[in-house]
Formats: sequence, C-alpha cells, structure tokens
Amino acid sequence: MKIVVDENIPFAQQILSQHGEVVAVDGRTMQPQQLVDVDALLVRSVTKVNQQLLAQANKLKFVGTATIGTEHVEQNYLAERGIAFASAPGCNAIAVGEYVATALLAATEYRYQSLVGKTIAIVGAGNTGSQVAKRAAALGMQVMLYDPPAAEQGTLANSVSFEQVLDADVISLHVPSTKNGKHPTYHLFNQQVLSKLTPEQILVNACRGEVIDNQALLEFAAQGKSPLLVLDVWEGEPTILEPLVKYAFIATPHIAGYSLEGKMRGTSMVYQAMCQALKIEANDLSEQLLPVPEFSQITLKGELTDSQLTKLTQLVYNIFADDRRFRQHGASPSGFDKLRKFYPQRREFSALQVVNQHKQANLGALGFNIQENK
Ligand SMILES: NC(=O)C1=CN([C@@H]2O[C@H](COP(=O)(O)OP(=O)(O)OC[C@H]3O[C@@H](n4cnc5c(N)ncnc54)[C@H](O)[C@@H]3O)[C@@H](O)[C@H]2O)C=CC1
Ligand SMILES: O=C(O)C(=O)[C@H](O)COP(=O)(O)O
Repeated sequence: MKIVVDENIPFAQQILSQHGEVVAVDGRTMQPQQLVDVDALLVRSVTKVNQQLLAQANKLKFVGTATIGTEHVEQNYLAERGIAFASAPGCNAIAVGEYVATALLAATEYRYQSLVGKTIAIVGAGNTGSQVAKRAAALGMQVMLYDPPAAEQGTLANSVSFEQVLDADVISLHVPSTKNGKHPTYHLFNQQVLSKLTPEQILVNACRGEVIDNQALLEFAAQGKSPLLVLDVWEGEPTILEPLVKYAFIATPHIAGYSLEGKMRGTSMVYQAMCQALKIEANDLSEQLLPVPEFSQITLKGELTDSQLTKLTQLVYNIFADDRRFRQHGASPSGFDKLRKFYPQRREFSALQVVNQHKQANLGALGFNIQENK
C-alpha cells in the first residue's frame, strides 16, 4: 500500500509505515503526479483536494484531513469517485479554547481590566466555540452564543441576536468558512458590521480569515476605530494583508489549534478512519508517541490574582512568543508557512499538574490538571 501524507502531519511516518510505503510531501505544492498509484492521501488545510489534484490518482480509495475545517476538500467530487473521506472534528478545539483564554487574559491585563462580568459573544457554538465558552465562563464572563444554524436544528436552546453579538465586550469567531447556504460566513464581519464596533471591544478571529473583510478592518484600524484585535487567521493565507498585522494586539500565523495533543488527535482520527475505510486493522501508536512535557507540576500556595492566572496560562502557552515570531518573520508568504512548519512543541494546559492548596474551581475548567492538596 502507498500512502501520501502532508509532511506537517506529526507522527504520520511512525504510525502509517506499519501498513506500507509512506511518502511525505509539501502540502501547499502537492502535484497530481505525486498521487499516481497511491491508495490513501492524508492532508492538512493547505492542500486543495479537487478534480485537478486527483486527475492522476488512479488507485485512491481514501482521503483524510487531519483538521477540523474541510472547505479545502471537494467532498462531492470524492463521493462521485467513490473515494472515502474523513476529517477530524474537534481534534484541536481545546487548543483553540486555550489560545482564546490566554489571549483574553493578556488583553485585559494590557488594559488594566478584569474579565469578570464582561460579556463575550461566541459566533459559532460548535466544538471550538464551546471550548471557548467553557473557559470564558470559568473566567467569570457572561457567555452569549450566536449560532442560527444550530438554533434552527434544535441543538442550541438560546441563540442571541446578531445585534446582541455586536454589543458584547468580546466577540470571538468560531464558524466554518462558507459562501453558500442560508447562513454564509464569508465577510460576515463586513464594512457595515465593523462600523458598529468600538475600540473598547475585543474582536478575536481564530476560525478562518475570510470571515472578516480584512481590507475593511484595516481601514477602521488605521483610523483607530477598530476593537482590540486578536487575529490568528487572515484572508488569503499565506499571502496576507501585511499592514493589518501592526494594528493587532495579538497576531499569529494560524496556529490557534497547534497544540501537540491537538495535532496528535487529528492524526489519530484520520488514521482510524483510513483503517476502517481500507478494512485494515488499526494499531494507533499516537498516544505513545506524545513526548513527556518539559514541565510537569506546579504548587500553588495561595489564591491566584488575575495577573498570576495570566502568567500561569502563559507558562504553558507563551502566546507572546508566537506573536513576536510572527511580527519578525511571519508576514511574508514564505515566512507564514515556515513558522507553521517549524512551530515549537506546544502542550495543552492539561500537561501541567497544578497542586492546588486553595480550591480554585476555575483552574480545572480552564483545562489544567488539578491535584487537590488535602
Ligand atoms: N485557527 C485554527 O487553528 C483553527 C481554526 N478552525 C476553524 O474553526 C471553524 C470552527 O471549528 P469548530 O467549532 O470545531 O466547528 P464546528 O463544526 O464544531 O462548529 C461550527 C459552528 O458554527 C456554526 N455556524 C455555521 N454558520 C454560522 C453562521 N453564519 N453564524 C453563526 N454560526 C454558524 C455551525 O452551526 C456550528 O455549530 C472550523 O471550520 C475551522 O475553519 C478550527 C480549528 C483550528
Ligand atoms: O483544524 C483546522 O481546521 C485548522 O485550522 C488547523 O489547525 C489548521 O492547520 P493546518 O492544517 O493548516 O496545518
């Protein structure tokens, strides 16, 4: 069996080579001739899987994307060809939740404010939005969910109105990128919507760049009229609107979901799906391949202040290091992809065991691994 994988799928070589030849290729520049006689293809979000790419894929039986987003894969075309498909729903949702929580704590410290009692509107109440909601609630925020598709399907009891979203202290975007259907998200935050926001608000985009009209955002930001911006995703990646970077409080190269655990779950989920589709027995080594974290335990002797909580999150995930690297090296197309390819090992909060002498309920809800000290 021959399997082609994006070279940025961690652990793929070790896990898949049990089943045949594994060829790792650059996902951004993958070519049709690389798929001749290939049985399975595993990609990430940067590979457009369409008729053109699969023109010479004469043996292909399975395509998997080790990501949550699926808009880069023409699923109808795969179905027409009888090629099985799987994605990895929710695989890196915890990482996105931790990214947003860390960013919000940093932002409010910068503004000498507290998050307690502030409102957050979460646009898209799926896997990533729910992880953000849980952490925002743990930080004392009032959470509002905006998800008309879920409300119509009856899976969400209370979806607030779009006007309520625009009034929230924090707006955090967690929708897929869609241009069609009843609730398209392309430029959901367009010039008209952005004109209603104020510099006192915080706007987070950790879903897809094109959900915000970046050119319109730049114009408001350049006039000092935009909210405080936390931008992980950009229109046109990897060729982004570079002048926007300097106006963001936090700017990162689409790495919100890049925890090692999140990537590992993505690999594991598509591996399992591949084995099922190709009717082979799975031997998932991913958990075993996860390295021991550099840190392991911290003992808290007193109640944490807001500032100490901010530091605790940054001890595990140094969001400012990501931001710094991006501003220094990442805004050009090659810089953007390079930072993503050579992203340092980032662990989830659960990798840190917190020995907690003063019960602080929110630490567990934030994702830390709590050990009560009796
Ligand atoms: N920055 C990063 O590293 C990452 C970005 N993502 C992006 O985030 C997106 C969301 O991920 P998940 O939450 O896991 O997906 P999900 O599918 O679990 O949830 C998405 C939610 O958005 C809702 N939605 C769709 N259109 C909407 C609209 N017009 N207004 C409000 N809500 C709408 C859906 O009903 C659904 O509940 C992914 O599609 C992906 O593009 C995901 C993971 C990592
Ligand atoms: O899972 C998703 O959806 C994401 O946005 C991924 O975190 C993107 O990572 P790459 O596939 O672009 O490496």
